[in-house]
Amino acid sequence: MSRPGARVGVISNPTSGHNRDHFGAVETTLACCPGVIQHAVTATPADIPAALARLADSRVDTLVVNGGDGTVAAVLGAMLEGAAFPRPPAVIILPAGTANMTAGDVGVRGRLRPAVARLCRWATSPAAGQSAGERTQRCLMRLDMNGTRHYGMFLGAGAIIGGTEFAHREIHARGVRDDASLALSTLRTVWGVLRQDPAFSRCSRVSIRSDGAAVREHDALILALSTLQRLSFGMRPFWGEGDGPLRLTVVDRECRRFLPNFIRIIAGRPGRGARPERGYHSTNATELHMDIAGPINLDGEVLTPTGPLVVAATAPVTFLRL
Ligand SMILES: Nc1ncnc2c1ncn2[C@@H]1O[C@H](COP(=O)(O)OP(=O)(O)OP(=O)(O)O)[C@@H](O)[C@H]1O
Repeated sequence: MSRPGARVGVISNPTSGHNRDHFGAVETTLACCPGVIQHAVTATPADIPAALARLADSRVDTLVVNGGDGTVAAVLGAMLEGAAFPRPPAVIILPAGTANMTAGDVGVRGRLRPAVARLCRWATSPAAGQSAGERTQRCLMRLDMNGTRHYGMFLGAGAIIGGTEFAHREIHARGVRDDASLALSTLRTVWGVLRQDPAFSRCSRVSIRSDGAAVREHDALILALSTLQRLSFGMRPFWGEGDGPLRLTVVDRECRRFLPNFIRIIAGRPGRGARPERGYHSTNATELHMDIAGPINLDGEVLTPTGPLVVAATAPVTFLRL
C-alpha cells in the first residue's frame, strides 16, 4: 500500500546501460517495495504511451524513470504530449543509463542499486509524503528535425561528436559509465583539440537565430545546448543572461586561448576572456532556429539533421532529487 500523498509508479527500460547488468535485482527490489504501486517495463519507445496510460489509471502522482538520458527524454516527451495524466506527476530519475547526465542534474545520483534502495525507503516512509525530497524544475527541449519531433535535455555538435564516438567505441564498450566516462572522453577530446587531431577537432558550420534576433553564423568548435544546469561531472558551461530555459554555448574554431578559457567555462567561471569577440558566446533563449552541417549528439545519440532544426522549450517538469 502506498503512503498517503504519494502514489509511486515506475517505468523501466531494461536495456539501458546499468539496467543491462542489474535489472533482475532492480525488478525484485521494486516488487518487494510496498511504496511502489506499479512497475511498467517497456521494450521499445513505442510502448511508452500505453505504459504511461496504465500508470495514470493507477492514479500515480510520482513517476520514476528507470533508464538513461534517452529513456528520460522519450518518457517525458510522451508524458508532455499525451493527456494520460490529468495533473503532471513529479518525476524521479534513477541513474540506470550509461552517461546519466540528466540524473546527475535533477535525479538520484550514485550507483543504480543503492539509488533504487533509497527510492524504496523514501516511497515507503510514512514521513516522506510531507518532506518530499528536493524539488526542482527543468524544461525539456522539443526539437523538430527531419520531419520528426524529438525531445531531449542536451544537444552537442562540433568536437563533441568526436568525443561521443570515442566514448561509445573506447569507454562505454569497456564498461566505464556515468560521470567517469564523460570525464575521460572530455579529456581525450580536449587533448585532441590541442593537438589538432582531425578526429577530435571537427567543427560544425552553424547558423543560429535565437528568439527572433539576427542570424549568427559560426564555425563551431564546440556547440552545447541544454535545459540542464549541471552537465556531466559538474560542468556548468553556460553564462548567458536572460530568462530563456534553453542555454546555448558556442566556442568558435578561431577562439583565443582555448585551454584556460575552456577550464574556466566548464567550472562555471567564464571570466573576462570568454567574450564574443574572442570566440566565446553564451545565450539563453526560449526558441532557436538552427542549421547545423553534420551530426549532432542528442542525449548521447548521434543523429544527422537533413534540414533546419527548430528547438523550443517545453513546459517545466517538476523533478524530485530525494
Ligand atoms: N522506455 C523505453 N523502453 C525501451 N527502450 C527505450 C525506452 N526509451 C528509450 N529506449 C531506447 O533505448 C535506447 C537506450 O536508452 P538510454 O539512452 O536510456 O540508455 P543509455 O544509452 O544506456 O543511457 P544514456 O543515454 O544515459 O547514456 C534509446 O536510444 C532508445 O532507443
